[in-house]
Amino acid sequence: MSIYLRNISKTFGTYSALRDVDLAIPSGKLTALLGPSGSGKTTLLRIIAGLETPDERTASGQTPKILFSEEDVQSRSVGERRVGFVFQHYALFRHMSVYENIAFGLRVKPRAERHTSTEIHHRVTRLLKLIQLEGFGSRLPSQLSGGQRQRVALARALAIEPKVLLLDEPFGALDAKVRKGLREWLRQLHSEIHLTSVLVTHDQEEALEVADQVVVMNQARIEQVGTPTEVFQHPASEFVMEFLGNVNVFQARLSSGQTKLGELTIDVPQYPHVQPRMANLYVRPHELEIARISNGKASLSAQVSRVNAAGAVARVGLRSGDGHDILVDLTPQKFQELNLLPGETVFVSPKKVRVFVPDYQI
Ligand SMILES: Nc1ncnc2c1ncn2[C@@H]1O[C@H](COP(=O)(O)OP(=O)(O)OP(=O)(O)O)[C@@H](O)[C@H]1O
Repeated sequence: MSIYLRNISKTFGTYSALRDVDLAIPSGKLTALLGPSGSGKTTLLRIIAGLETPDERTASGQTPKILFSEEDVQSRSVGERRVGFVFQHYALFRHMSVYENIAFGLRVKPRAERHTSTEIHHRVTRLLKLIQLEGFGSRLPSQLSGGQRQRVALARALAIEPKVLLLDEPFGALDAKVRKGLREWLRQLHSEIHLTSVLVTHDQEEALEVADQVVVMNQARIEQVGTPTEVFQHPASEFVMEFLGNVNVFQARLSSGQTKLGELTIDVPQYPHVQPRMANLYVRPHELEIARISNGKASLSAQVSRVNAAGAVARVGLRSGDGHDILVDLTPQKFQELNLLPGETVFVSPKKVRVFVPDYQI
């Protein structure tokens, strides 16, 4: 089931939590709402669920629309919208077994819709298998790890066969390793069940890894919507560029569609103005190459300030002649090959540069 949102604003007192948001959430896909704290992600999720109502009009007087498939659900209650929820601190019923927690939503359905106990049993058994906790049905939540508890919370949300699954920082309270494991598990689970899902997260790695579509939010608005590759490779704004991972920023003059990074001339035909303007040049750490000797490529010379080869990529900190700190990520092989030592002078050349002129108006 697809979700379509149009003209969504939300004001709390005088504070704008959402401003003129339009968004299409494709059917059967996992969409991540990604943004810093306070950008409006949870408010948008709660509006989709029906836990919050949007302002009756946006600042420009437009009325909001919320469609599930083609159906206007604005007058529908949370229950009628058939959404499944998983929150960061999803309180499972502590006195109920895992099995009973999952069965709960089915047992409290109105009599006319209620399943027989055999059907409930089959469904709970199937869900226990899906969350890879077969054999854990009789345990109490206190006898599970945090990650297992969140899987039970997910099974509980799925038990009522929701039309859409809403996940609000579901792994936020877990440690990094468990979080990573659950992320992969969620991705796999989603490819099995293809349920329209919306995941709120402030962790860009999580969003880029699990989502089919990423919605980058900032200050009550949507900055960009795209696949993980699109938003990472073609950021629409400086905010998106900076929010999605480490980045080096250089300032340079730009005019007539050209700017310079060190000796390197960069063509930026999207900025054809003749009057010089200051531009921000962004280069991700893995998009910089280091050479020991100037190899003919246009490059910047810089001094190695620190090296750290402890992770999957080797991080090299450099300082350019004009005192600019530069971060470079190298493959372990390349790092070994170069054998860099702090204090040495090297030559850095970018493989890709993204250029933005702040407040540029055509
Ligand atoms: N019920 C409320 N009353 C007043 N202000 C609210 C209410 N709910 C949210 N806000 C404000 O709206 C803004 C957006 O909040 P929201 O929870 O949507 O952000 P978020 O992007 O989900 O942030 P986080 O990652 O910290 O949860 C915040 O500044 C928040 O303080």
